[in-house]
Amino acid sequence: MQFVSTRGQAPVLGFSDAVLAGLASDGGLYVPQSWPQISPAEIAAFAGKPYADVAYAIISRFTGDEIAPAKLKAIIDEAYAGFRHPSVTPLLEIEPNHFVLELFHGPTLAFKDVAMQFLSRVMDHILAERGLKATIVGATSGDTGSAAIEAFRGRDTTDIFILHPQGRTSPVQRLQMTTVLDANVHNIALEGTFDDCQNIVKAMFNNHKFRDRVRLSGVNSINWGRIVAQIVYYFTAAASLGSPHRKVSFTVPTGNFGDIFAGYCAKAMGLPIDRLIIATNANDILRRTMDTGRYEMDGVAPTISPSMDIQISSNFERLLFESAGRDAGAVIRMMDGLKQSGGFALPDNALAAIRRDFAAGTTGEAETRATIAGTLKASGYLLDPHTAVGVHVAQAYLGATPMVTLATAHPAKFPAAVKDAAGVEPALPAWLADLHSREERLSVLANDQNAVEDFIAARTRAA
Ligand SMILES: Cc1ncc(COP(=O)(O)O)c(C=O)c1O
Ligand SMILES: N[C@@H](CCOP(=O)(O)O)C(=O)O
Repeated sequence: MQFVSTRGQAPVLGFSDAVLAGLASDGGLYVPQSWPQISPAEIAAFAGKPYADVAYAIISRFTGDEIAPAKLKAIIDEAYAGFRHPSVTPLLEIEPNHFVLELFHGPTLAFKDVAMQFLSRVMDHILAERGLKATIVGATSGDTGSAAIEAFRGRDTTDIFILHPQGRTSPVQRLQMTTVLDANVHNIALEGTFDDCQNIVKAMFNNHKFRDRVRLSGVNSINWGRIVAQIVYYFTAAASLGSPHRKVSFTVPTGNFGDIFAGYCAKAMGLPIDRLIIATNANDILRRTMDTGRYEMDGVAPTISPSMDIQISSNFERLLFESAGRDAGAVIRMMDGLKQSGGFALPDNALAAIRRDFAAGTTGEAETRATIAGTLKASGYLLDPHTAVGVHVAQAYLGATPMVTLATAHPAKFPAAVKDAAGVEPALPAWLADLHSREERLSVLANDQNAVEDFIAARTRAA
């Protein structure tokens, strides 16, 4: 299996090189050259299978012969052995024909663990085989950072540098990152927004001299190694609800578009998904794009679902590439428009294709609170604010087709917002119970690429 860049000017790479590259050298994102197909019989057989077995069936389609089957199997088994639910990502009905897919049973209580537990092990394997060390960078609005730090802590092959927007994560999210004191972990609190963090990460990738000097690699969903692991739970959920004989729809609380793009990949691989519904919070650039056909930045406001406070939605570029008929030139023009004037118009063919597969809705702050309170009252189920954004949007689309809303975080990551909404303060699990009394370590840096590069260059072991 080979991977091509959405901007068409970077080398075509195999799985291992695409994973180590993170972002393509032309600034684009890697996607598979073609979509492997999973047959209806195979999808039907996924029902009731252990999660790790389904993960192997999906992920091995992308690794080809680059990772020996027994090694890949061992990596996947180990990645999911630590999840605290036997199904790894259980499905629960919260109202007739509306299910939540709980993706938060990993070590840091968010869906990012599902991919990060795999990615850290696969990267470690590739680097160790090549006798290399790498510098991992990531931008986080809270959850990617904690999941990545947990997954990469203590590894000899990597140093990890995570940029979070100072003061814009929940306290639990921050502490999950800053109280990890392993020597290879470095937390940077950036004086800026998540988009500023992500811009600096991408700019460092585009500074080829720096990129090569520190052997830069990424853990955001710009890295194909993240997306591939997120495709799996669409298959397990749909199979357990009767796919391929029954279509299923998914609603996904969306920010950087990685999670919902994984659903698009599952559909491209043969999973009969009816609709993919983009759920946004008040930072609703994606919903507006679906309505108007123009992607137009207009600032980010802090919300009670902070992990989705994003306006430059990285993986939307992958969808633009697919929906514009894999026209890399069209993607370059759109991305230039975004850089130069903060917006761009989607070509008609791309917009029509996107509207065929996707719908979108927005949940405002008051509606998010009301959904947390209302769901608790009606079904006894406590939602986190991000999942609540999804549940509220999904409710407008309920019908005969089963609807699955992705539950992307545990409510205990956002105790203040949940208590304010529903009067209940969710407790952290035992292994995080003393989180608030642990020692913190972080460095505050200006929103300045040079300052971040100097910080990294002085600390990485990969240079
Ligand atoms: C809890 C939570 N929900 C939803 C999202 C949005 O996911 P994505 O960025 O893949 O669209 C994020 C982070 O991105 C998150 O941390
Ligand atoms: N919400 C995310 C933002 C980064 O998303 P990613 O999926 O591209 O890593 C976070 O929690 O940091």
